Amino acid sequence: MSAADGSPDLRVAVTGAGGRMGREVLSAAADREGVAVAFAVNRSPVDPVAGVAVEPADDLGDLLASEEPDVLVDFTGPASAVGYAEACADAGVPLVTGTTGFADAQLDSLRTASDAVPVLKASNFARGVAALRRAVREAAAALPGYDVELTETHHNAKRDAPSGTAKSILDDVEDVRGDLDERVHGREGDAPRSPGEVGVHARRAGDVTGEHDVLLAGNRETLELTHRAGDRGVFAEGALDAAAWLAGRDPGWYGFGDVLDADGDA
Ligand SMILES: NC(=O)C1=CN([C@@H]2O[C@H](COP(=O)(O)OP(=O)(O)OC[C@H]3O[C@@H](n4cnc5c(N)ncnc54)[C@H](OP(=O)(O)O)[C@@H]3O)[C@@H](O)[C@H]2O)C=CC1
Ligand SMILES: O=C(O)C1=N[C@H](C(=O)O)C[C@H](O)C1
Repeated sequence: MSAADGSPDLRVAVTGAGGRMGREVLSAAADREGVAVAFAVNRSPVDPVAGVAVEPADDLGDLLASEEPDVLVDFTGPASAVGYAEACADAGVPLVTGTTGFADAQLDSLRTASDAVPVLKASNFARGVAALRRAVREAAAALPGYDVELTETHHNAKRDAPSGTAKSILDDVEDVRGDLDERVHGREGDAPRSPGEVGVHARRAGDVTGEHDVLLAGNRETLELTHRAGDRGVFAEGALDAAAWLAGRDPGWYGFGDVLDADGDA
């Protein structure tokens, strides 16, 4: 719903506007009532996306200051996301980032930005993945001693492996199952399984949007939990939900779970 004077409820800025997710976010924003795009930037020059002119990413600081968007939505790469977070902190603009593949030091930098502005980071903005993570936690707790193996499949242009979502699920499993403390990335040669292992398998093929499968196996039974993203629109919609939730919040570190909890309360 837009304000009575016709002004949008939410003005978003978008980085990585020429990328797969940036394009999807701009398209979802164009389709969503009450949302307007304040500006969009990309590192390399690109033609307008969803009717929005795309500015050079080098101008981000100036654009944040002059356009004063309610929130910046970022799907780019780890180094750029850290730089954009610093720009947001300087300009007082909240940040939603779905970028994955951060090193620990880069995550520290994002957290530093969250001292100044609200920062919401999520490895996956699909609601089905949030449900998968809850189911995996429950299953891992209910099946002590069962072996756990995680397989993720993504398109052949994905850079980071394993996926950010896979790492989040592994964190969940290790949190619930204190006896699982060794991530084994694929196996080769003489590689007998030890009880503390979680096998992690990253497949890259074709144009697969994103699949995550968790296998829990005991001696006489298996349980398999799988999420498949149908298209990137599901991530873009979730990111815009997160942007609407984050705008106007206090500085701090937030996740997609905070947004979904808010939904549950509504
Ligand atoms: N949380 C979630 O739900 C989801 C997260 N992702 C994550 O989002 C990120 C982007 O994915 P995707 O859109 O497929 O990737 P693309 O490669 O299609 O797009 C990346 C975009 O980021 C820009 N970019 C990359 N590196 C830099 C850099 N160092 N400096 C400035 N700009 C940069 C690219 O600019 P240029 O055009 O100049 O190359 C491009 O516009 C990944 O980390 C991915 O894992 C993806 C889907 C869902
Ligand atoms: O790069 C992608 O495409 C995706 N990245 C995210 C991740 O690394 O988990 C989310 C989704 O699976 C798609």
